[in-house]
Amino acid sequence: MTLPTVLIADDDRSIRTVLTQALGRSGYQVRSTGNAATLWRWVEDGEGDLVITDVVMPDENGLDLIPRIKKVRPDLRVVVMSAQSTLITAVKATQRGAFEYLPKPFDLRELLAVVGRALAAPTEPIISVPEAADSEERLPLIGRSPSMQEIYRTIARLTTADLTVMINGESGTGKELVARALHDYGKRRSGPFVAINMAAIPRELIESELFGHERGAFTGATNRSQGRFEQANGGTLFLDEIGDMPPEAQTRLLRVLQEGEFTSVGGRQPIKANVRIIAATHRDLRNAIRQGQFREDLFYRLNVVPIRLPPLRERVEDIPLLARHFLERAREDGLPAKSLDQGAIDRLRQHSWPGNVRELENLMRRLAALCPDEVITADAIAPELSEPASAPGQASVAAAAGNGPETLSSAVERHIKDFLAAHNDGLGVTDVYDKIIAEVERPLIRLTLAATRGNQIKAASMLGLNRNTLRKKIRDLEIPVVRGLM
Ligand SMILES: Nc1ncnc2c1ncn2[C@@H]1O[C@H](COP(=O)(O)OP(=O)(O)OP(=O)(O)O)[C@@H](O)[C@H]1O
Repeated sequence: MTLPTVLIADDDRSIRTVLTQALGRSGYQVRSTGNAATLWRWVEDGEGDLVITDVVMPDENGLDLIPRIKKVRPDLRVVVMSAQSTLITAVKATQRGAFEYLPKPFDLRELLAVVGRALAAPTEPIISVPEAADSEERLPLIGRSPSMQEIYRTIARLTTADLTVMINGESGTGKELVARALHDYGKRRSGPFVAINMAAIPRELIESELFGHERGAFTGATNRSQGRFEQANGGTLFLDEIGDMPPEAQTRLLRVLQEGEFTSVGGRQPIKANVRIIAATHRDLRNAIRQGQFREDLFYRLNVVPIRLPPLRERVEDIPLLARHFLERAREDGLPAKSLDQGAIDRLRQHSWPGNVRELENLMRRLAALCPDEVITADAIAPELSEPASAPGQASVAAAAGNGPETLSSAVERHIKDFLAAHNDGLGVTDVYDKIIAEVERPLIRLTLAATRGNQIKAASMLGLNRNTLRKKIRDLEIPVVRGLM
């Protein structure tokens, strides 16, 4: 029996050696080359059962080779590896017909698993996907951490499938940006992208916003109005903060997903729904289901492809790249050019980033506008990021127990313990999570509003929250808003 032969093209000799050894040990025959021309010759001569190619090679870009390979040998699988590791590389590799894309550095076990799958998978007709016209333009998503790489690969895989996606992540992690990338690189990119934030719309208006209403459907409905479902026809509907959707709207949405059509509020005529749904939330929806706040059947309809966007503190390696990117953006917008020294970068990496990428973006803009020096240092950043636990020289509250300064987390811990002790029979309370979060959120928002003298735009920016999200929280937590008097 002849063993499958793997053709490797990479101009880095050490990579060729490592791959040749690993594949050889696993029983494959291997041929390797440092340039694209030799690889092409082998392919034309009918050699090899699988190709593993790098992107940047001295004579030709590996990505440009894929369509040519697919033309002469449609069944030959191509695995692309790249150190560039951007969303665009992942998307291009997939659109041009690569079987898999592996950002460098990768784990050899992962590579072997991909090779095994590539050789075992039944051959399918090639689906050639027209490439997005703007793929040479600016990168939509910044970050090279392993968790972002995984997200790029998922987005790339989804360029050929119109599946429903559920994005979960804290506020400011880039959920909307991912939703847009899914649309912009997906099959429906020539259609509209329509976003609606459930947290920003009064509950009683959500159904009419989504599905439209007929004239006279309710008091104030003086004209027929199109809903977002109709506006997104042929494109993508982004349902942001889906966890805040009221129960009746959830039921209606579920019906649309099941039946593929909907009726407007007050209407009778069913309208065909031709939209791809991407939903997002910062909430733990499984918890919301347990508490009876979210329909389980709707969750499973939406959670076809789950994408979890990690908070920034879980991918600190992306911080320098993101920070520089935002300074560059600020410069493009006419603010003075600034750079960060190593101390500043280290300081940024230490921060816990409750507001995630949005918070980092706002900080960089603020520094670009206000920092008097061209090189931003740790000292310039420290006052902007003062955290009670780590900032030296800050007044700390004496701990109630008397041993050491009290930090925010020890105060919260004490409070939670007291709360649980008071309810330790486990009866009568079912919303400890929401209650405790509200206890922290209420003073946080009230004091930030006080610090900005009631300016909600500034407060939202400081908190790293969406303005509409802040407004909703103010309403839900019943925080008094008195401009300039707080
Ligand atoms: N990976 C990234 N690369 C570049 N910019 C990013 C990235 N992630 C987020 N941003 C920027 O951070 C800001 C917040 O992103 P976005 O609005 O997508 O977050 P979100 O998770 O939808 O937030 P919210 O839940 O508060 O609406 C935006 O200005 C976005 O451009």
